[in-house]
Amino acid sequence: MPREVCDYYQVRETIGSGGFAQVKIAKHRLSGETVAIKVMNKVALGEDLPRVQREINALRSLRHQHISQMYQVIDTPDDIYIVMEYVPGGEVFDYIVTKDRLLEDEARKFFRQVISAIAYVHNEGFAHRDLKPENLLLDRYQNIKLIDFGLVAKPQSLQDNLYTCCGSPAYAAPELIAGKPYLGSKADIWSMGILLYALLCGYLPFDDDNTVKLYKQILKGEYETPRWLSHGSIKILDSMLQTDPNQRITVKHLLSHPWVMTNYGVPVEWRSKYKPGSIDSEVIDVMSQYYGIGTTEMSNEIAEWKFDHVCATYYILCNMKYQGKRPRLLQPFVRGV
Ligand SMILES: CN(C)C[C@H]1CC[C@H](N2C(=O)NCc3cnc4ccc(-c5cc(Cl)c(O)c(Cl)c5)cc4c32)CC1
Repeated sequence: MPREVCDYYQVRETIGSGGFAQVKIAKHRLSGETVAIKVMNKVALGEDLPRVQREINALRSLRHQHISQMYQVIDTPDDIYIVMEYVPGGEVFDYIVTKDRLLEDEARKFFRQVISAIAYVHNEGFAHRDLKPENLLLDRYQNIKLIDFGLVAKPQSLQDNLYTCCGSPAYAAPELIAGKPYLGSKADIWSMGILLYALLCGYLPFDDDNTVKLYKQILKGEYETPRWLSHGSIKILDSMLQTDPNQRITVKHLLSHPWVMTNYGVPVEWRSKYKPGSIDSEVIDVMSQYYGIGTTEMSNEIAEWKFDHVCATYYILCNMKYQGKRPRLLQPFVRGV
């Protein structure tokens, strides 16, 4: 591990791997807080390097209560490290498996948070394009955190069909399977339909070990609706699992869909709870005392959002507050050492 990483983080074991990346758990030395670090080797990345730049550029502009926050980017000659918010509650995938399937109300609670995250991502000009239960984690309050923007794209632009080389076929929209140019935002809605089906049924609507048979099922778009599905559940699933992307519901219409509103009475709140450019003054106080500079100077430093270690420290202290902890830093900062 290079000094740029070891100076700030005590890196521990690998907790997961996604394609060309490893994700390690680590401890932020200044605060003692746990973080996740995605490690990618530049040689191993090869021509996939632009995808990492797309993920980093997307994560730079995304700050939302249902997205795992990027804290810091460390670019060394051999590797790229993305330091992120650690999400302790495991994958929604595992949660569904332990409960077999979710009752409609619990599925609705999670799905409203997924709609919130995706409406925000689309509004910021991106499409996630790899939505699946494995990429939805639960925090300590059982709230959803979306992760893995490794396939992120600009949804307005028609995508050439790189998708078939990666991503998960069972969640891939028919237009992707057919190799047609497609809009990422519409592909996300299809994946959300697959996801809601998995939450409500405990298994996938289109599934076959034989990829060719799986593709045929997806292109046909016919799936079974088990007897426990309510009429409302069947209707919202149908609105997302439309094989024609132009017939598919948009995320804006999902915000106040009757099924989504049931027992809540209000549309999904999709805007980020973090006002753009807002800076937490309590955290600034802690940091300005620690670094021995004025709060204005500290705020100006943070407002540059450089995703360097100072920025990471700010985000980590904010996350401590979210967890109900008092934001504080451990070791005294000895100038010049
Ligand atoms: C393709 N998927 C299946 C790969 C696995 C990789 C490890 C993940 N993970 C754990 O295994 N245990 C716990 C855990 C805790 N906090 C995490 C925070 C962020 C990320 C994260 C964020 C972004 Cl933005 C990203 O691009 C990637 Cl790859 C990961 C992963 C976390 C995590 C789960 C998904």
